[in-house]
Amino acid sequence: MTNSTKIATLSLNPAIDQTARVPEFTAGRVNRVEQEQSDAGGKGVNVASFLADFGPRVAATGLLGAANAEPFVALFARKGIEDRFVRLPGRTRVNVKIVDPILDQVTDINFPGLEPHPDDLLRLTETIDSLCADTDWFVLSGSVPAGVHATIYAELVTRLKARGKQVVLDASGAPFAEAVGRGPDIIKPNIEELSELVGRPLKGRAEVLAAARSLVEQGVGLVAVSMGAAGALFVERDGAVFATPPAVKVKSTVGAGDAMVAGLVVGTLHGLDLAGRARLATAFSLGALCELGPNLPGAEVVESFAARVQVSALDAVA
Ligand SMILES: Nc1ncnc2c1ncn2[C@@H]1O[C@H](COP(=O)(O)OP(=O)(O)O)[C@@H](O)[C@H]1O
Ligand SMILES: O=P(O)(O)OC[C@H]1O[C@](O)(COP(=O)(O)O)[C@@H](O)[C@@H]1O
Repeated sequence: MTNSTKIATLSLNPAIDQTARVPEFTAGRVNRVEQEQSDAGGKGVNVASFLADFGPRVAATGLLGAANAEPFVALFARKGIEDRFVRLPGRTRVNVKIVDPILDQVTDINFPGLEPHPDDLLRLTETIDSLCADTDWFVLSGSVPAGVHATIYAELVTRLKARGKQVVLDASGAPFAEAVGRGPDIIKPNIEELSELVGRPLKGRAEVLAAARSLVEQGVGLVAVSMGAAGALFVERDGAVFATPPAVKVKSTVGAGDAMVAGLVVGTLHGLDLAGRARLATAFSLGALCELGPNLPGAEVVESFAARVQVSALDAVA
């Protein structure tokens, strides 16, 4: 990685994540919150925040409500992230994350978000074009708000690849399906998102591997399929590995996938082989699981997690 490498993350639909710790959370009854925390988040913001903890120059862009931008501005200032968000009138959505430490599960309530005006999207395109002057990588992450066409990621991947940029895509549904054939360098669906993309439930590693390989054949550089506590599968043209995480004490699973995306970018910048990238990406996820909010523990802790990740060549385990 050179010191001048710059990465921009794009969040069309950022969120303030309101985390509530509720032991034995139960739908349909009164639940009491034991502890709460509020963090600037959303997939692209999280990726920017994890990357900034690990060194490269980072810019964050996208669409942000002007009326409640303070937590984002504070995060960017604290982590040295260049703030290139286009401001919209109104408030960024607040997503609710209910963490149940007894049943060991997280319930996500994600709101639709602010609908941009076509002029806002024009300003965003101008910002992305101007970022192209000094940015090597673009990470496009998260849901697409109402009022934005489902082809937006497809158009952006094509535009950025035509300019020689590295492009990472972490999306779902129609916007993901539209863009996947445009040659992104890295994609990171979770198993549900991949099942939706291929239009059938995927059972077992062999089926996941076959689905991921078909995307590599369509021109995706690296497909990482995350499967929660079971681990993740990483496939590129020349190989496939499965990375199994050690059992850890989880504070919250929110942002684990975003950390994996950040780890894949850092691993690629460091020139790691596929097993090394799988190991580092999983270690980033483990780091995120042990913190609330989009933060990683120190490099030594991430490295100690990396040493405990089991990586196996996939032909041996499929
Ligand atoms: N409970 C857990 N214990 C250990 N590792 C986990 C756990 N949950 C997630 N991970 C790690 O984080 C990665 C990303 O998590 P996942 O939930 O699959 O992503 P997403 O948030 O995108 O759905 C997993 O592939 C795994 O390596
Ligand atoms: O854009 P979406 O798909 O609604 O997701 C937004 C949510 O995703 C998160 O970025 C977490 O993502 P992951 O748990 O998949 O890493 C939250 O911060 C945010 O509330």
